[in-house]
Amino acid sequence: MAETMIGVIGGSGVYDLDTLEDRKWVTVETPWGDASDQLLTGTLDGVRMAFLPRHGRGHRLSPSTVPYRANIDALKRLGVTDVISVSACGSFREEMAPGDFVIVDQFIDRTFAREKSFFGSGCVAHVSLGHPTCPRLGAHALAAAIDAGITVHDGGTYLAMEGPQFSTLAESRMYRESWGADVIGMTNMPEAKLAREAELCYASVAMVTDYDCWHEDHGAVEVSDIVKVLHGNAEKARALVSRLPAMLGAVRAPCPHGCDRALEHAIITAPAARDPEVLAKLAAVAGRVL
Ligand SMILES: CSC[C@H]1O[C@H](OP(=O)(O)O)[C@H](O)[C@@H]1O
Ligand SMILES: Nc1ncnc2[nH]cnc12
Repeated sequence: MAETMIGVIGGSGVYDLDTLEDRKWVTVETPWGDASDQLLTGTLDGVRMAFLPRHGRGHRLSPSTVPYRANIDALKRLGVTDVISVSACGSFREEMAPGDFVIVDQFIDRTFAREKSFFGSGCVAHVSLGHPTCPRLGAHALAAAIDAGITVHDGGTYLAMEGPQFSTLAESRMYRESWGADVIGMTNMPEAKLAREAELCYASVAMVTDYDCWHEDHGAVEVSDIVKVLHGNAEKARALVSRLPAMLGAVRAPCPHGCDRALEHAIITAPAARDPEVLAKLAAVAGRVL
């Protein structure tokens, strides 16, 4: 049995986790460059935790410049086993209203200007992504949200767009009516893909801030609309996250869905053909199988 360590990636409006005990901001060096910020380490209910503000404290980084690989590598390097991502999002569903939370279980990746894999020339790997989030961790997040009195939707498809501009009306309608997306944001991809490559359980809690631009009773979304809802959402996110350590417990059974063994059959490059320099960079995320 391994020791649980929960990693929390805080999105827009979530730049600290003040409920942590023994708090310490630490710098973690990675072969993929600097993470978005220092990571806040600590414990809660006897479980080790690490918190990382995705856009950095002060929201310095745009969705396209968030160093997704460094962030996931840094979490893995600290010993994180389970990652909870909390993110602001627009809603394509009347019933998913601003202030509601959605436990995301599918993604459509429309991002195009980001590094999306730890692997490549010198060590090629293809992980499965049919079920891109961890059902065990997602179920805990759902239970924590219900316990915290949050209106929460169990399951939803998150469309990840490049941004930073919001969508056009034609795009918004297409994502909602033809593609079946439920919520939209700019950051969960490639984050979820990289978490899978790093054999981390990953669950995404999307916090609805707006109806994007499709809803006839609401104007096209503006950042000022989002900020109005962000503060309340951030408080709820802290309540949700603070309930997770007691639910997960300090002792961790292997993931029944295999997230922590995702690389078992994923690397296709023959051992003799692998580039030692590439392997050195992969030490934290893939060392278990290299
Ligand atoms: C501040 S509005 C747009 C911004 O908010 C979301 O960020 P995050 O997913 O980190 O909460 C969205 O994806 C955009 O980056
Ligand atoms: N409507 C929207 N589109 C993309 N990202 C968002 N983040 C919050 N609301 C959003």
